[in-house]
Amino acid sequence: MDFIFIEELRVKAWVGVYEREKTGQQTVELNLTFGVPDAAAEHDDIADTIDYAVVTQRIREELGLRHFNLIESLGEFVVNLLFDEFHAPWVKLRVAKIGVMKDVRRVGVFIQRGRGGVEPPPAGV
Ligand SMILES: Nc1nc2c(c(=O)[nH]1)N=C([C@H](O)[C@@H](O)CO)CN2
Repeated sequence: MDFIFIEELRVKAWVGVYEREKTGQQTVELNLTFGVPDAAAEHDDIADTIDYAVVTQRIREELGLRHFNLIESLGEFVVNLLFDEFHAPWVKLRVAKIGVMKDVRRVGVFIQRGRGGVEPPPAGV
């Protein structure tokens, strides 16, 4: 398995438990790594892999459509999008709100999961 990474992707999202967070979008920052078949590199064909441009576009579209109370729920949604729509075998996601708490630059959630029992890669990925 090879891994595609997308770093510091900033997306407008509806997320938060407070009233002001239900009436206005805020920027979340995503760091995403997902598995892709080795065949992509062998055949040099975009059709054999997961197109990271399409992934970022779909995340933007979907996060603009719905509200999540918890950053955990938003994170689970993105991981399931990668599994269900792109058939990624394995996903690591870190998603953060920026500057929402005094003296904290970022706060968020980290999720690492394999689809249907796929084993995680060795440490360091
Ligand atoms: N575990 C969580 N705690 C909190 C969340 C959250 O999503 N998960 N969210 C909030 C508020 O929305 C906060 O981020 C607003 O500044 C508080 N705690």
